[in-house]
Amino acid sequence: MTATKGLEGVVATQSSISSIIDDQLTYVGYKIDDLAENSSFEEVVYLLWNLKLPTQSELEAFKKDLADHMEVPDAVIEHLRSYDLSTVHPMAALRTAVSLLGLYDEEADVMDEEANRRKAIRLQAQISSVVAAFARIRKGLDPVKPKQGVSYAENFLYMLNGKDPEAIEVEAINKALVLHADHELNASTFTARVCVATLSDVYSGITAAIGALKGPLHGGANERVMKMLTEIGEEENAIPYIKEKLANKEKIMGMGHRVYRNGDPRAKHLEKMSKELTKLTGQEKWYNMSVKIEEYIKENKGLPANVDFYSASVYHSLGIDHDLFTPIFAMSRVSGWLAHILEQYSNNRLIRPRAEWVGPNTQEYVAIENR
Ligand SMILES: CC(=O)SCCNC(=O)CCNC(=O)[C@H](O)C(C)(C)COP(=O)(O)OP(=O)(O)OC[C@H]1O[C@@H](n2cnc3c(N)ncnc32)[C@H](O)[C@@H]1OP(=O)(O)O
Ligand SMILES: O=C([O-])CC(=O)C(=O)O
Repeated sequence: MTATKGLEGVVATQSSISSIIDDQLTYVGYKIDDLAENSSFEEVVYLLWNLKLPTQSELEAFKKDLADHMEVPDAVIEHLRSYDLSTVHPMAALRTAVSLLGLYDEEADVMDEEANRRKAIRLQAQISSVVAAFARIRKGLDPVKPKQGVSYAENFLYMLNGKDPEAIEVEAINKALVLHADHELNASTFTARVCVATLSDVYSGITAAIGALKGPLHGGANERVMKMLTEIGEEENAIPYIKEKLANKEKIMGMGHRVYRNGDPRAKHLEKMSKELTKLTGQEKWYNMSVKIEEYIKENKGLPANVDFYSASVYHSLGIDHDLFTPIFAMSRVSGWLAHILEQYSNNRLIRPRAEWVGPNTQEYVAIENR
């Protein structure tokens, strides 16, 4: 038995949800470019969970179902208030709050498909309310209740800022949510599948997945991209900063990808949005700096920008706190996790690979007094 480090190239499951073939990403066979240009996030969630695009009436019913389930139990909000708000990272708060939501869901351990789909709706609906509520509570503000009759993206911004967002802001968040929704067998999705393949419940699977997404090699990279841009400060410092990082063998956040070799097809949509939004808000330097870094890394390391790279300057120009970038990723990716969880349950087998033994050969036990 020989191990493949990081399971690179290992095909661990069959799936009909999303695919990456020759650097092209599709959701259920639909090109990400078409979905990014034309779809609402709700349409994409419906697609991932039903493996077909909704009709107008199906979409309306689905949107209403989501909107009807956005309110979070008071006990969960009270719990958020009890954290040490000066130090708790919103991803840790979200991971804990999702686990807690399971305690208040009477169907948490009911394992039939219909119950799991109802839980999927509740989780998808409530996760944006939790992110927005935590963001407000830590600023000393009260959470804002969701609105009826608006999109998921608009509702999130409304709950976050307590006022109606501009159309361009809603468009940006909607597109970001569409682009982040699913991505084949990435680390957090794999985590969710491994968890529920033991026939554990949906809340456990999503809690585990949030933990995996939090890391800087995965979803946590978007926050670090903005940290890097902030440290760089001005355009002319970008290349010297990057050269120094590379000389110290440090990784450049938002660059590189395990699967894409010639580029992440999601990055160009975020790049375009970053250009537009930073111009609109008079913050072009973040975009210009990002372009310089991307070009330098491509030329010198042959590495492409990934989805996390330009999402940083997009969210920053919307005035969003940097540590909320990864929770926003989670708000979108929960749709993919839930799709994969439903798929795993529908054709389950315990996921249990093997390890290549590289420890010492069999050893003679020595009594403790003789060691
Ligand atoms: C939504 C997402 O999860 S997208 C990914 C988000 N993560 C990041 O942006 C973090 C930065 N990027 C990385 O760490 C990596 O590119 C990963 C983890 C995304 C994928 O990497 P892997 O396929 O595992 O490649 P690995 O980390 O083994 O690196 C291979 C080589 O490329 C280099 N490399 C890879 N990414 C980077 C980077 N961002 N900056 C500098 N060098 C890099 C490594 O140093 C290594 O070089 P070496 O062979 O000389 O030691
Ligand atoms: O697929 C991966 O390894 C990481 C990624 O881009 C994602 O999860 O969106």
